[in-house]
Amino acid sequence: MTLPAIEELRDVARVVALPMATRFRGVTVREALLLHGPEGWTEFSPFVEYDDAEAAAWLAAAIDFGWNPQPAPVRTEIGVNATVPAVAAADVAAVLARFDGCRTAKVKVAERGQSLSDDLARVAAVRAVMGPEGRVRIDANGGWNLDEADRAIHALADLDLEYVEQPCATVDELAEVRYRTKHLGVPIAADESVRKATDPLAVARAGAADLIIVKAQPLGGVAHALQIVAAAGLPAVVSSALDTSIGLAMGAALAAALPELDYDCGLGTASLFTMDVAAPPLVPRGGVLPVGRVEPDAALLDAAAASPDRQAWWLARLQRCHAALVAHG
Ligand SMILES: O=C(O)CCC(=O)c1ccccc1C(=O)O
Ligand SMILES: [Mg+2]
Repeated sequence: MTLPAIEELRDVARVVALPMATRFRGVTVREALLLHGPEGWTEFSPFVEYDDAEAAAWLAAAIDFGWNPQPAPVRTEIGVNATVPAVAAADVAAVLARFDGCRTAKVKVAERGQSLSDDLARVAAVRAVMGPEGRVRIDANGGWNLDEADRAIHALADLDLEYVEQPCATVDELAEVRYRTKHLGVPIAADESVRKATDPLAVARAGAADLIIVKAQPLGGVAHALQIVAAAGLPAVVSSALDTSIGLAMGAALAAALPELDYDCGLGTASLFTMDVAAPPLVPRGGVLPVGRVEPDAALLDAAAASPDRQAWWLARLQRCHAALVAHG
């Protein structure tokens, strides 16, 4: 890919700040830099604490989606899960009500400062709302050590879990948890061990997971994520990074191009925002998202515009990450 010049990127950049209905991974306002490329709108939104080396892969993905034609879709809509942040059990029903028609829910667990009883209460509340036919998966974001994961999965398995995402931080721990909990029949999914690893295939090679989570931005774009899934040889679930509707369309393009897709994807997260850049936003209806390019609404782009100092911060980050991509070819 020939990289567009930094001046070209700056000319087509818009920085937005979207308020969230519920605090999620410590975030109450999600910031993103959107770019209008020749192939359509695209998104650069690494979390603010990520360093430039990590964020550069997100920029490669953004440029790929905005400047290059994308792999052909093999499906026209994507089933998605509701995403439940680490809220109190009493607030679960209100969160789930934001997701229209989703038959799968993903629940955050192992939140710092909370206990296993908080997780049990939250997941039980989700199971109660979803009913016995609903699918319930959990995501610990690597927050448990081995014994905590072992104990928690044993305790939560009674609630009939579809899978456990990243119960522990390392590949070795994932392999050990998978071994210790195998008799429970709860599959282990790897997320951070794919998207934040120097080698995204190490977890598959180690036999440490039953499936992998793939995200288009951190993995450098749709085409690169497809290569990783093919090389891993494991079932994949496409998830968002709490993207705006523009970045979610990139995730939907990845999900649409996967040869096999047996799970609902984590692409319903626009439902966690109180405002988005597209009208209508790319939120699930009847539990699915349509596949296709999303255009922002001009008035919403203005209404969501970040403050001048945050715009300057994002444009400086864009410049540094662009320089990193130029340097690495
Ligand atoms: O997968 C989902 O349901 C939503 C996306 C999600 O959970 C997420 C969003 C932002 C950062 C990390 C994660 C994660 O999967 O760990
Ligand atoms: Mg995850």
